[in-house]
Amino acid sequence: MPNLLLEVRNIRKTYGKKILAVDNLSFHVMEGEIYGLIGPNGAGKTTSLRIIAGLIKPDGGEVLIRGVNVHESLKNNRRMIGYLPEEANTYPLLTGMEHLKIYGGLYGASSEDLEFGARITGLGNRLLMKTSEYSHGMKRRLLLGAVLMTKPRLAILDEPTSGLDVHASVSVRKTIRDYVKSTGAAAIVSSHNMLEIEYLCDRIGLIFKGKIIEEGRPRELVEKYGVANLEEVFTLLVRGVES
Ligand SMILES: Nc1ncnc2c1ncn2[C@@H]1O[C@H](COP(=O)(O)OP(=O)(O)OP(=O)(O)O)[C@@H](O)[C@H]1O
Repeated sequence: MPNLLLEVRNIRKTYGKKILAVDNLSFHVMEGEIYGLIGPNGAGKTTSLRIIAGLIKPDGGEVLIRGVNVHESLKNNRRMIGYLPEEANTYPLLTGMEHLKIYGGLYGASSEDLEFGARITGLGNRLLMKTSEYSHGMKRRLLLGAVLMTKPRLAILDEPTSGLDVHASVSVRKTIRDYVKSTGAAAIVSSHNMLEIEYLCDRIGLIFKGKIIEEGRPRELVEKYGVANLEEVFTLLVRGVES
């Protein structure tokens, strides 16, 4: 039986007086599971992920990793969480390998961890090039390798395939899946590309206006609503919420 890793309980976040970005959002993730947080632009995905990563405090609710509150134990987070922000970039004058070494140094990575990180970037000798010469897809793979290198129990990946072509997206999805299934860790992946997430995630939460409006296994949701894919599930549900 897999163990419960993450519990998100009724988190809420308002920006200023008017923007309710996250509205009483709750879900859980088991070890060995890939959970997809899917929704349109502005639905509250990034804000939720930043709260779960311990980077911003919610106005209400709590986030527990193995029962420990992430906003009360930053040291624990460092050991447990790897976070890939949507907007992450690289230092152009450093090589890919130098990035891995610096990031690994911050997390006390061993030489085996570095080798693991280098391997999962899939960049081979191109790790010796300065990242100013990298394509967007190469940078994204490098950053993903850096995040997974220290083998976090929970990898929080905000739009990991954003801006990537089909070939690069397939490869990143495989890296995420292989990582989770080989280590027994868990991942939360956000995206507004529902078709892609349908293939990657074990379970998904559909987020709209800061709330999870439906949750389940992709195939089961598609069957439950009698439609062809998750995009159609989402369209049906949003129509219901707005009418
Ligand atoms: N720092 C901030 N200050 C004020 N408002 C913010 C801030 N960050 C996000 N918001 C607002 O909060 C809401 C949720 O934004 P968030 O970035 O969490 O959504 P998202 O689902 O990740 O969107 P996208 O798919 O476009 O990245 C939006 O209305 C956004 O404008």
